[in-house]
Amino acid sequence: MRETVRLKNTGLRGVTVADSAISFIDGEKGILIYRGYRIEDLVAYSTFMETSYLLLFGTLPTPEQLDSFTQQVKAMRTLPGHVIDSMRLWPKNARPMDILQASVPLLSMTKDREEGDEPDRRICLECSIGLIARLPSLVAVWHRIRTGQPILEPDPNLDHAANFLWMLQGKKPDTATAGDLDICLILHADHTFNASTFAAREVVSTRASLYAGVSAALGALSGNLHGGANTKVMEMLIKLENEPDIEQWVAGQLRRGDRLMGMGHAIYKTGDPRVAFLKTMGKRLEKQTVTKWAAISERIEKAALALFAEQGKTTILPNVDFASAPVYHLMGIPTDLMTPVFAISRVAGWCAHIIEEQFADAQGKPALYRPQAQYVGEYCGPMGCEYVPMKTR
Ligand SMILES: CC(=O)SCCNC(=O)CCNC(=O)[C@H](O)C(C)(C)COP(=O)(O)OP(=O)(O)OC[C@H]1O[C@@H](n2cnc3c(N)ncnc32)[C@H](O)[C@@H]1OP(=O)(O)O
Ligand SMILES: O=C([O-])CC(=O)C(=O)O
Repeated sequence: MRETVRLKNTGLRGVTVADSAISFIDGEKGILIYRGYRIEDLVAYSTFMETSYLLLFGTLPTPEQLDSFTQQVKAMRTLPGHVIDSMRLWPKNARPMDILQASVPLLSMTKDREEGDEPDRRICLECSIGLIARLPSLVAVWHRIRTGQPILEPDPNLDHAANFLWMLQGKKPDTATAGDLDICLILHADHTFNASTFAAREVVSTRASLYAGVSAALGALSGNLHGGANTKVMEMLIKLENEPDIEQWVAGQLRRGDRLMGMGHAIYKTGDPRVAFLKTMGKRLEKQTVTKWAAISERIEKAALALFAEQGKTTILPNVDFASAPVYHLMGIPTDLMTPVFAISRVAGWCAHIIEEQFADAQGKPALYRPQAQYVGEYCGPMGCEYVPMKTR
């Protein structure tokens, strides 16, 4: 008789697994800090290039350091030929996050990869700069290939966000749109030990390469409970565009036990500080069109919060993915590229965490992550199953 055991998984909630000097979240007060700087100040005064430097190097750059960093990123935007050749062979309907995850290891097959068995901090930093430069190119080039459009060369006169939109859309964006995307990139750049960052750190703790870590992080980010939620939010908004009874739809979704995408957060319990920036941005962008996404989002949010409150779940509130999806849509970013755009930003945080993990102690050696599981023997008790030969089963 098979015994059925209910498997528990705490998702490591509340467990501190390492020290980190990269970011800080107060989930009760809704505070997010990168390297000591509040996200509000970074949005107001910084750029994604400067924020990436801050995350990687730990301090704000001098003008000369920022200029040199920006020039290095610009110089590395072009993709190696073998990556583009490979992409041309891949199925055009592949999921963009799979394409990204498959492409990152291909970037390590060039001279900028880490050499030797032991990681070298200088080389890891160079590789990180290369990944920050090339992730946007991977997304844009893949989109051009899959839609049968010519691949566009990066434009050294354009800043990071503007160049991405140019390579993706073949049209130079206006300053305001490029600036808004740059702010989105700042807002998504790091978030302590979220699932994808933890995946990256876990992988490199085995002394696997930075590319292996980023590739793993991309896999983790693609999931609907994590970065994949922004794509699902946009699909929901489009589905509800002509739905007269949005409140009824939301109620049905929750009654069936389905999760409402873009709602809830593992850490923020009183609100996600990034949401207000994105909502304001979305409303501003929408003024140029016929306003609808903000209104639909508000109805979904209002209906959901009322129903969550009835269940006593007052901590389930809109998260960054709820608010970013309409913003990206209004920028002309295809729905299935919304999670890749998240990755273009988060790669800065991943690389900072990977480097922190790789050089975790004075010897520069990471502690291998190796947690334990409670063995519960799902089918026949924890021990003592009798092996039955195949022909007698
Ligand atoms: C960039 C990011 O990764 S932000 C998160 C993006 N993900 C999403 O938007 C997906 C939807 N949200 C969720 O699935 C969750 O809120 C998570 C995974 C993000 C965080 O969840 P946690 O706070 O750790 O809570 P957990 O998953 O344990 O859920 C607690 C309870 O709230 C419910 N709940 C949480 N979020 C939602 C939601 N969005 N819709 C419906 N119910 C929800 C759960 O079903 C659970 O109910 P139960 O106790 O009756 O079983
Ligand atoms: O921190 C998390 O759990 C999810 C995440 O990456 C984010 O909100 O940016």
